[in-house]
Amino acid sequence: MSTQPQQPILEVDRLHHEYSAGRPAIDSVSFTIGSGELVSIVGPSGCGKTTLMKSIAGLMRFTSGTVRLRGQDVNDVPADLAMVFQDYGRSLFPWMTVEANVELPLRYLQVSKRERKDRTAHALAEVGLSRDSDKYPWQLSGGMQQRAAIARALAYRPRLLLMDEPFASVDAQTRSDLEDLVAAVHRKHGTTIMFVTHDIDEAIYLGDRVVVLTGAPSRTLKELPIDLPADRDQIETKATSEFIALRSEVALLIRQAVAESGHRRTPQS
Ligand SMILES: Nc1ncnc2c1ncn2[C@@H]1O[C@H](COP(=O)(O)OP(=O)(O)OP(=O)(O)O)[C@@H](O)[C@H]1O
Repeated sequence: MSTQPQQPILEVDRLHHEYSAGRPAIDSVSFTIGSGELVSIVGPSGCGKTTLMKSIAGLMRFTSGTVRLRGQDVNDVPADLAMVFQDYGRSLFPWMTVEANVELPLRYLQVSKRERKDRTAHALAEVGLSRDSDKYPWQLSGGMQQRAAIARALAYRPRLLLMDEPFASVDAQTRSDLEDLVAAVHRKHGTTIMFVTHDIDEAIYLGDRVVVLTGAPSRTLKELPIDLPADRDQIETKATSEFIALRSEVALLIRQAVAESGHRRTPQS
């Protein structure tokens, strides 16, 4: 696994945002994501992770600093970016089948109907939903809806996939399964992923690197390379001394960040 990005897809430089003048939500956040990397972003509650995500996705204009995707300043929603949100209940259209939901963004690309169908079928197979393609989102469990949202992102083949606490609303077993799905997709396709999470174990388990943010207004506190073998296992990897040491290091950094910012709420560890 890479420790330093060779060829940045995403460059965030001294990003600063104030929703109201003089009250920054983000102080100064800088990091890069190299091609094919999965970078986890972790920090205390309310530190500005969603603001950061929206700034990168071109969904809001930040106060100062730069965000570059493949060398281009982000001023609008980039075409080659996909997002998976926590709120799966609102990310799929309830009146469309799973297949139609997955295929929808492909209609905005210059690809033939046949390729749209092929990409959709492959993506659904990859997330284990081939047999549910004609169901509606409300006929699926939360975990299955999140699989459908991941399939939609996969079929689109984005240069950068942004995942904003995607598994925060599903049960523990489903969460583990979905984490392994993301890890498998990342390994197989080399998809570049920015993964925002409150969960320290999840950040380390999935990440090639972990970027730790301070409490609000956030700054980049530290970047940690995750030198664990690429093939990871929920039980065995988390029992290794390397994983346990990383978990302690990140937890201590978060505690330091919370203490510095005076925040009371802490992420799960
Ligand atoms: N639209 C808004 N208008 C004003 N203030 C906002 C707005 N959105 C967020 N904030 C403030 O900016 C700060 C950062 O919020 P943000 O949602 O980005 O943090 P977060 O790290 O994603 O939070 P959480 O961990 O609770 O999900 C918070 O103090 C929040 O109250």
